[in-house]
Amino acid sequence: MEPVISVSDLRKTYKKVDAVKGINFEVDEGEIFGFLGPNGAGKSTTINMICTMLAPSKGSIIINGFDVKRQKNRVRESIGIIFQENTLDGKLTANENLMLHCRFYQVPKAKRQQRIQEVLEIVDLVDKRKKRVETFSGGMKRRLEIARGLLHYPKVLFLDEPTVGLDPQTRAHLWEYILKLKEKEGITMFLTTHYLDEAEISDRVAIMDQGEIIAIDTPAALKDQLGGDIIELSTEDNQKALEEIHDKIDGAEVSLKDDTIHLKVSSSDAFISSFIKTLNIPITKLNIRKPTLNDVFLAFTGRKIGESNER
Ligand SMILES: Nc1ncnc2c1ncn2[C@@H]1O[C@H](COP(=O)(O)OP(=O)(O)OP(=O)(O)O)[C@@H](O)[C@H]1O
Repeated sequence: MEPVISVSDLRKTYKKVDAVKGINFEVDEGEIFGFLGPNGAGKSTTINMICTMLAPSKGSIIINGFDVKRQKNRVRESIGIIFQENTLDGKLTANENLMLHCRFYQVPKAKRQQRIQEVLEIVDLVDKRKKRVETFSGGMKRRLEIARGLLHYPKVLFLDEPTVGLDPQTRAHLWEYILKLKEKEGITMFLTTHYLDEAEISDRVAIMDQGEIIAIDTPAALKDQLGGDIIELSTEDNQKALEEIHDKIDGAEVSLKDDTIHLKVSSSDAFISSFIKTLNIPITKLNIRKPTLNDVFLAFTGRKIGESNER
Protein backbone atom coordinates (compact mmCIF):
# COMPACT_ATOMS: atom_id res chain seq x y z
CA MET A 1 0.00 0.00 0.00
CA GLU A 2 1.28 3.47 -0.93
CA PRO A 3 1.87 5.75 2.05
CA VAL A 4 -0.62 8.63 2.38
CA ILE A 5 2.18 11.07 3.19
CA SER A 6 5.70 10.62 1.91
CA VAL A 7 8.36 13.15 2.88
CA SER A 8 11.85 12.90 1.34
CA ASP A 9 14.92 14.96 2.16
CA LEU A 10 12.73 17.89 3.20
CA ARG A 11 14.61 21.05 4.09
CA LYS A 12 13.72 24.58 5.07
CA THR A 13 16.26 27.29 5.64
CA TYR A 14 15.17 30.70 6.83
CA LYS A 15 17.85 33.37 6.42
CA LYS A 16 20.21 32.06 9.07
CA VAL A 17 18.28 29.18 10.56
CA ASP A 18 18.21 25.61 9.26
CA ALA A 19 14.73 24.98 10.63
CA VAL A 20 14.28 21.58 8.91
CA LYS A 21 17.43 19.69 7.96
CA GLY A 22 16.55 17.03 5.41
CA ILE A 23 13.94 14.84 7.05
CA ASN A 24 12.37 11.63 5.71
CA PHE A 25 9.26 9.83 6.88
CA GLU A 26 6.06 8.21 5.68
CA VAL A 27 2.57 8.06 7.13
CA ASP A 28 0.33 5.11 6.30
CA GLU A 29 -3.35 5.18 5.49
CA GLY A 30 -5.62 5.23 8.55
CA GLU A 31 -2.77 5.92 10.93
CA ILE A 32 -2.83 8.39 13.80
CA PHE A 33 0.64 9.89 13.49
CA GLY A 34 1.87 11.90 16.47
CA PHE A 35 4.39 14.62 15.67
CA LEU A 36 6.23 15.80 18.77
CA GLY A 37 9.15 18.00 19.63
CA PRO A 38 10.36 20.79 21.91
CA ASN A 39 9.47 24.40 21.07
CA GLY A 40 11.45 25.55 18.06
CA ALA A 41 12.19 22.00 16.87
CA GLY A 42 10.77 22.67 13.39
CA LYS A 43 7.34 21.07 13.69
CA SER A 44 5.25 24.01 12.48
CA THR A 45 7.66 24.62 9.62
CA THR A 46 7.32 20.96 8.58
CA ILE A 47 3.53 20.92 8.87
CA ASN A 48 3.21 24.20 6.98
CA MET A 49 5.27 22.73 4.14
CA ILE A 50 3.18 19.54 4.11
CA CYS A 51 -0.05 21.58 4.03
CA THR A 52 1.21 23.73 1.10
CA MET A 53 1.38 26.91 3.18
CA LEU A 54 5.15 27.24 3.00
CA ALA A 55 7.50 26.40 0.14
CA PRO A 56 10.27 23.91 0.98
CA SER A 57 13.87 24.95 0.33
CA LYS A 58 14.54 21.42 -0.91
CA GLY A 59 13.06 17.92 -0.99
CA SER A 60 9.71 16.43 -1.89
CA ILE A 61 6.35 15.82 -0.25
CA ILE A 62 3.71 13.58 -1.77
CA ILE A 63 0.23 13.50 -0.21
CA ASN A 64 -2.45 11.14 -1.49
CA GLY A 65 -0.34 10.77 -4.62
CA PHE A 66 -0.18 14.54 -5.26
CA ASP A 67 3.02 16.53 -5.29
CA VAL A 68 2.90 19.45 -2.87
CA LYS A 69 5.03 21.64 -5.15
CA ARG A 70 3.28 21.00 -8.45
CA GLN A 71 -0.28 20.04 -7.42
CA LYS A 72 -1.06 22.43 -4.57
CA ASN A 73 -4.79 22.55 -5.22
CA ARG A 74 -5.19 18.78 -5.42
CA VAL A 75 -3.30 18.49 -2.13
CA ARG A 76 -5.49 21.15 -0.49
CA GLU A 77 -8.67 19.43 -1.61
CA SER A 78 -7.53 16.17 -0.05
CA ILE A 79 -6.56 17.45 3.39
CA GLY A 80 -8.38 19.04 6.33
CA ILE A 81 -6.68 21.29 8.85
CA ILE A 82 -7.80 22.05 12.39
CA PHE A 83 -5.81 25.02 13.65
CA GLN A 84 -5.19 25.98 17.24
CA GLU A 85 -7.05 29.26 16.92
CA ASN A 86 -10.77 29.30 16.55
CA THR A 87 -11.56 30.32 12.98
CA LEU A 88 -15.34 29.96 13.18
CA ASP A 89 -17.64 32.95 12.73
CA GLY A 90 -19.41 33.40 16.08
CA LYS A 91 -22.25 35.44 14.61
CA LEU A 92 -23.23 32.63 12.27
CA THR A 93 -24.97 29.39 13.22
CA ALA A 94 -23.18 26.04 13.09
CA ASN A 95 -25.04 25.27 9.87
CA GLU A 96 -24.07 28.59 8.27
CA ASN A 97 -20.41 28.13 9.18
CA LEU A 98 -20.42 24.69 7.61
CA MET A 99 -22.30 25.90 4.53
CA LEU A 100 -19.64 28.57 3.94
CA HIS A 101 -16.97 25.91 4.02
CA CYS A 102 -18.95 23.71 1.62
CA ARG A 103 -19.04 26.59 -0.85
CA PHE A 104 -15.37 27.30 -0.40
CA TYR A 105 -14.46 23.68 -1.08
CA GLN A 106 -17.08 23.32 -3.80
CA VAL A 107 -18.95 20.45 -2.19
CA PRO A 108 -21.75 19.88 -4.78
CA LYS A 109 -24.91 21.83 -3.84
CA ALA A 110 -27.14 18.77 -3.78
CA LYS A 111 -24.88 17.04 -1.28
CA ARG A 112 -24.29 19.89 1.16
CA GLN A 113 -27.14 19.41 3.64
CA GLN A 114 -26.61 15.68 3.82
CA ARG A 115 -22.88 16.06 4.36
CA ILE A 116 -23.42 18.68 7.07
CA GLN A 117 -25.79 16.28 8.81
CA GLU A 118 -23.16 13.49 8.60
CA VAL A 119 -20.31 15.50 10.09
CA LEU A 120 -22.51 16.98 12.82
CA GLU A 121 -23.52 13.45 13.77
CA ILE A 122 -19.88 12.45 14.12
CA VAL A 123 -19.23 15.21 16.65
CA ASP A 124 -22.68 15.01 18.32
CA LEU A 125 -23.82 18.52 17.40
CA VAL A 126 -26.88 17.80 15.25
CA ASP A 127 -29.23 19.45 17.74
CA LYS A 128 -27.04 22.59 17.83
CA ARG A 129 -27.17 23.06 14.08
CA LYS A 130 -29.26 26.23 14.17
CA LYS A 131 -27.54 27.79 17.20
CA ARG A 132 -25.13 30.67 16.88
CA VAL A 133 -21.54 29.60 17.45
CA GLU A 134 -20.86 32.40 19.95
CA THR A 135 -23.16 30.56 22.37
CA PHE A 136 -21.04 27.37 22.19
CA SER A 137 -18.60 26.17 24.87
CA GLY A 138 -14.89 25.81 23.97
CA GLY A 139 -15.28 22.06 23.52
CA MET A 140 -18.31 22.45 21.24
CA LYS A 141 -16.45 24.98 19.09
CA ARG A 142 -13.51 22.61 18.72
CA ARG A 143 -15.88 19.78 17.76
CA LEU A 144 -17.53 22.03 15.19
CA GLU A 145 -14.12 22.88 13.78
CA ILE A 146 -13.37 19.19 13.43
CA ALA A 147 -16.73 18.72 11.71
CA ARG A 148 -15.87 21.55 9.34
CA GLY A 149 -12.45 20.05 8.62
CA LEU A 150 -14.21 16.85 7.54
CA LEU A 151 -16.83 18.35 5.24
CA HIS A 152 -14.96 17.93 1.98
CA TYR A 153 -14.11 14.25 2.62
CA PRO A 154 -10.39 14.81 3.32
CA LYS A 155 -8.14 11.76 3.35
CA VAL A 156 -5.81 13.33 5.91
CA LEU A 157 -6.72 15.52 8.84
CA PHE A 158 -4.06 17.74 10.44
CA LEU A 159 -4.80 18.42 14.09
CA ASP A 160 -2.57 21.07 15.63
CA GLU A 161 -2.86 20.90 19.42
CA PRO A 162 -6.54 19.97 19.13
CA THR A 163 -7.23 19.93 22.86
CA VAL A 164 -5.27 22.98 23.98
CA GLY A 165 -7.25 25.21 26.33
CA LEU A 166 -9.92 22.60 27.00
CA ASP A 167 -10.71 21.14 30.41
CA PRO A 168 -9.69 17.50 31.06
CA GLN A 169 -13.20 16.11 30.65
CA THR A 170 -13.76 17.89 27.33
CA ARG A 171 -10.31 16.76 26.20
CA ALA A 172 -11.20 13.16 26.95
CA HIS A 173 -14.46 13.50 24.98
CA LEU A 174 -12.69 15.04 22.03
CA TRP A 175 -10.35 12.06 21.87
CA GLU A 176 -13.37 9.77 21.76
CA TYR A 177 -14.58 11.64 18.68
CA ILE A 178 -11.14 11.50 17.10
CA LEU A 179 -10.94 7.74 17.65
CA LYS A 180 -14.45 7.34 16.27
CA LEU A 181 -13.33 9.20 13.15
CA LYS A 182 -10.43 6.88 12.68
CA GLU A 183 -12.64 3.81 13.06
CA LYS A 184 -15.65 4.97 11.05
CA GLU A 185 -14.08 7.01 8.28
CA GLY A 186 -10.56 5.54 8.18
CA ILE A 187 -9.10 9.04 8.04
CA THR A 188 -5.37 9.42 8.48
CA MET A 189 -4.54 11.86 11.26
CA PHE A 190 -1.44 13.94 11.69
CA LEU A 191 -1.39 15.18 15.22
CA THR A 192 0.69 17.60 17.26
CA THR A 193 0.23 17.90 20.99
CA HIS A 194 2.11 19.01 24.05
CA TYR A 195 0.16 16.54 26.17
CA LEU A 196 2.23 13.38 25.90
CA ASP A 197 -0.38 11.25 27.65
CA GLU A 198 -2.63 12.17 24.72
CA ALA A 199 0.05 11.29 22.19
CA GLU A 200 -0.27 7.69 23.45
CA ILE A 201 -3.32 7.46 21.22
CA SER A 202 -1.00 7.58 18.18
CA ASP A 203 -0.23 4.47 16.18
CA ARG A 204 3.24 5.89 15.64
CA VAL A 205 5.09 8.87 17.03
CA ALA A 206 7.87 10.93 15.49
CA ILE A 207 10.05 13.10 17.71
CA MET A 208 11.65 16.09 16.04
CA ASP A 209 14.53 18.02 17.57
CA GLN A 210 16.71 20.77 16.10
CA GLY A 211 15.33 20.26 12.62
CA GLU A 212 15.76 16.48 12.55
CA ILE A 213 13.59 13.45 13.23
CA ILE A 214 15.42 11.73 16.05
CA ALA A 215 12.99 8.90 16.78
CA ILE A 216 10.04 7.34 15.00
CA ASP A 217 8.13 4.26 16.12
CA THR A 218 5.05 3.03 17.99
CA PRO A 219 4.70 4.46 21.52
CA ALA A 220 5.16 0.92 22.91
CA ALA A 221 8.37 0.31 20.96
CA LEU A 222 9.79 3.70 21.96
CA LYS A 223 9.09 2.95 25.61
CA ASP A 224 10.59 -0.53 25.24
CA GLN A 225 13.76 1.07 23.92
CA LEU A 226 14.16 2.74 27.30
CA GLY A 227 13.57 -0.63 28.91
CA GLY A 228 13.14 -1.59 32.53
CA ASP A 229 11.70 0.51 35.31
CA ILE A 230 11.99 4.06 36.51
CA ILE A 231 12.51 4.72 40.20
CA GLU A 232 11.77 8.24 41.38
CA LEU A 233 12.83 9.29 44.83
CA SER A 234 13.37 12.29 47.04
CA THR A 235 15.63 12.24 50.06
CA GLU A 236 16.47 14.55 52.94
CA ASP A 237 19.52 15.68 50.96
CA ASN A 238 19.32 14.99 47.22
CA GLN A 239 22.82 16.26 46.42
CA LYS A 240 24.41 13.97 49.00
CA ALA A 241 22.22 11.10 47.87
CA LEU A 242 23.35 11.64 44.27
CA GLU A 243 26.99 11.47 45.34
CA GLU A 244 26.35 8.26 47.27
CA ILE A 245 24.54 6.72 44.33
CA HIS A 246 27.43 7.59 42.02
CA ASP A 247 29.97 6.15 44.49
CA LYS A 248 28.23 3.01 45.61
CA ILE A 249 25.55 1.92 43.19
CA ASP A 250 25.95 0.23 39.82
CA GLY A 251 23.40 -0.67 37.17
CA ALA A 252 21.35 2.55 37.13
CA GLU A 253 21.25 5.65 34.97
CA VAL A 254 20.83 8.57 37.34
CA SER A 255 19.55 12.11 36.90
CA LEU A 256 18.14 14.87 39.11
CA LYS A 257 15.24 16.96 37.90
CA ASP A 258 12.83 19.16 39.87
CA ASP A 259 13.86 17.89 43.32
CA THR A 260 13.43 14.28 42.27
CA ILE A 261 16.18 11.76 41.62
CA HIS A 262 15.40 9.50 38.65
CA LEU A 263 16.99 6.08 38.36
CA LYS A 264 16.56 4.01 35.24
CA VAL A 265 17.15 0.33 36.01
CA SER A 266 16.67 -2.86 34.02
CA SER A 267 14.56 -4.43 36.79
CA SER A 268 13.42 -2.73 39.96
CA ASP A 269 12.71 -6.11 41.65
CA ALA A 270 16.36 -7.04 41.62
CA PHE A 271 17.58 -3.53 42.37
CA ILE A 272 15.41 -1.93 45.01
CA SER A 273 16.11 -3.87 48.23
CA SER A 274 19.89 -3.61 48.00
CA PHE A 275 19.55 0.02 46.91
CA ILE A 276 17.54 0.98 49.99
CA LYS A 277 19.99 -0.83 52.27
CA THR A 278 23.00 0.84 50.66
CA LEU A 279 21.74 4.42 50.70
CA ASN A 280 22.46 6.19 53.99
CA ILE A 281 20.33 9.30 53.41
CA PRO A 282 16.70 8.92 54.56
CA ILE A 283 14.24 8.58 51.68
CA THR A 284 11.18 10.86 51.88
CA LYS A 285 9.39 9.73 48.71
CA LEU A 286 9.69 6.63 46.51
CA ASN A 287 7.84 5.69 43.36
CA ILE A 288 8.48 2.85 40.89
CA ARG A 289 6.91 2.89 37.44
CA LYS A 290 7.24 1.86 33.79
CA PRO A 291 8.51 4.42 31.25
CA THR A 292 5.95 6.77 29.67
CA LEU A 293 6.17 8.84 26.49
CA ASN A 294 7.33 11.70 28.72
CA ASP A 295 10.39 9.63 29.64
CA VAL A 296 10.94 8.78 25.97
CA PHE A 297 10.76 12.45 25.09
CA LEU A 298 13.16 13.39 27.88
CA ALA A 299 15.59 10.62 26.94
CA PHE A 300 15.70 11.62 23.27
CA THR A 301 15.61 15.40 23.53
CA GLY A 302 17.09 16.02 26.98
CA ARG A 303 14.08 18.22 27.76
CA LYS A 304 10.58 17.93 29.01
CA ILE A 305 7.98 18.77 26.39
CA GLY A 306 7.21 22.49 26.44
CA GLU A 307 10.79 23.41 27.28
CA SER A 308 12.38 25.60 24.65
CA ASN A 309 14.87 24.57 22.05
CA GLU A 310 15.31 28.05 20.58
CA ARG A 311 18.73 28.71 19.16
N1 LIG B 1 9.51 32.93 9.43
C1 LIG B 1 10.63 32.58 10.08
N2 LIG B 1 11.78 33.27 9.88
C2 LIG B 1 12.92 32.92 10.51
N3 LIG B 1 13.03 31.88 11.38
C3 LIG B 1 11.93 31.14 11.61
C4 LIG B 1 10.66 31.45 10.98
N4 LIG B 1 9.74 30.55 11.40
C5 LIG B 1 10.39 29.74 12.27
N5 LIG B 1 11.70 30.08 12.39
C6 LIG B 1 12.72 29.38 13.20
O1 LIG B 1 12.78 28.04 12.77
C7 LIG B 1 12.94 27.16 13.88
C8 LIG B 1 11.79 26.15 13.89
O2 LIG B 1 10.57 26.83 14.21
P1 LIG B 1 9.15 26.11 14.22
O3 LIG B 1 8.13 27.18 14.46
O4 LIG B 1 8.99 25.28 13.02
O5 LIG B 1 9.28 25.17 15.50
P2 LIG B 1 8.14 24.36 16.27
O6 LIG B 1 8.73 23.02 16.55
O7 LIG B 1 6.88 24.41 15.55
O8 LIG B 1 8.01 25.17 17.63
P3 LIG B 1 6.69 25.41 18.58
O9 LIG B 1 6.41 24.12 19.26
O10 LIG B 1 7.19 26.47 19.51
O11 LIG B 1 5.58 25.90 17.67
C9 LIG B 1 13.01 28.04 15.11
O12 LIG B 1 14.38 28.26 15.41
C10 LIG B 1 12.33 29.32 14.68
O13 LIG B 1 12.83 30.42 15.41
